Amino acid sequence: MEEIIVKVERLSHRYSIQWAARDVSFEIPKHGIYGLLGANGAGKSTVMNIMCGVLKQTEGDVIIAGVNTKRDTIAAKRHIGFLPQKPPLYQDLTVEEYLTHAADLRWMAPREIKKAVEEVMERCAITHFRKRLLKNLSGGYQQRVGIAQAIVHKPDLVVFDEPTNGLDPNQIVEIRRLIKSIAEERTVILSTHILSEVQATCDHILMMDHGKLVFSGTVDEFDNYIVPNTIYVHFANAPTAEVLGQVEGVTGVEDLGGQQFRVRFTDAQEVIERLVDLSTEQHWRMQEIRQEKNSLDTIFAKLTEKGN
Ligand SMILES: Nc1ncnc2c1ncn2[C@@H]1O[C@H](COP(=O)(O)OP(=O)(O)OP(=O)(O)O)[C@@H](O)[C@H]1O
Repeated sequence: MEEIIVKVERLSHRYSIQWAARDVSFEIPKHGIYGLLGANGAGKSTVMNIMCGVLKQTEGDVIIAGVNTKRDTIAAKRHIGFLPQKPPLYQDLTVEEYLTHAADLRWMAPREIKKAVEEVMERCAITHFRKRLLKNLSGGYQQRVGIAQAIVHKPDLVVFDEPTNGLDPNQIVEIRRLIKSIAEERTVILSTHILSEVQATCDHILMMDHGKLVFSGTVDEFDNYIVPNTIYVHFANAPTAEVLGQVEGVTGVEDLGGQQFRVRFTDAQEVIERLVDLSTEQHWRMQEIRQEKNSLDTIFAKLTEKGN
């Protein structure tokens, strides 16, 4: 059986009168990158802060590596590394001083700290900046230091809240690469409101909307959540939309102009085969045919409707 690293059970949280998370339950097995996706204000940070023991939930339980965070916060925290949305960087410390301090805060044995700091600087490609004050690092390198402090104590689970927020495109690519390499050894959860971030980085998606979990599954399942129901076809010698509409199994035709059409169907494979055969027989000179996939944006919009 797959080992479970995080179990969230009926988690709810209320800030004064407003519920920011409502009855959220999910399990995360060891290994892989999980994306917690949702619009701003969906409740992602609230769930992450509770998971990482920096916020106490109103109701429900979080179990990290078998330890209930309510019963033994410190034991649970030993398994977790956390990069909050605003990394807690002490600007007047050097990279090395800061990471040593972070390792100490994470209850590492003093004799292990030096080696762990060396390893993590190497891992995050910041060794050459070890003597530099944090305030003199670029945003991308500050984020690397933020990531380094989250993994210095070698936790089983690393939680990144919006890790690429505010970075330029090159820095984003580098940080994503670093996160993926970290996920080869430990479970990573990252939150984002950017669909393409999840697509580029994660294997699994948890999607929140208005404090509720509205989807949990693989990226492929997410992508195929709404069954694709259109075919795109392009001819060099196209028939009319009316003629295409007569083809058996076709339930609707949209003329896209330039001899291109979007075709609705009952059975995709049958209709594609019929259109290919007819194109040859009738000399329609098919240039391209493909089943259209829903864009992640469409799925996002649909799921959000469903969650309301
Ligand atoms: N400390 C707080 N006090 C009161 N309300 C809060 C507090 N923190 C968050 N909220 C509210 O709870 C809801 C969920 O916020 P949360 O920060 O968890 O969402 P999020 O999905 O992480 O969004 P973002 O990406 O903008 O951080 C929002 O409506 C937010 O305004």
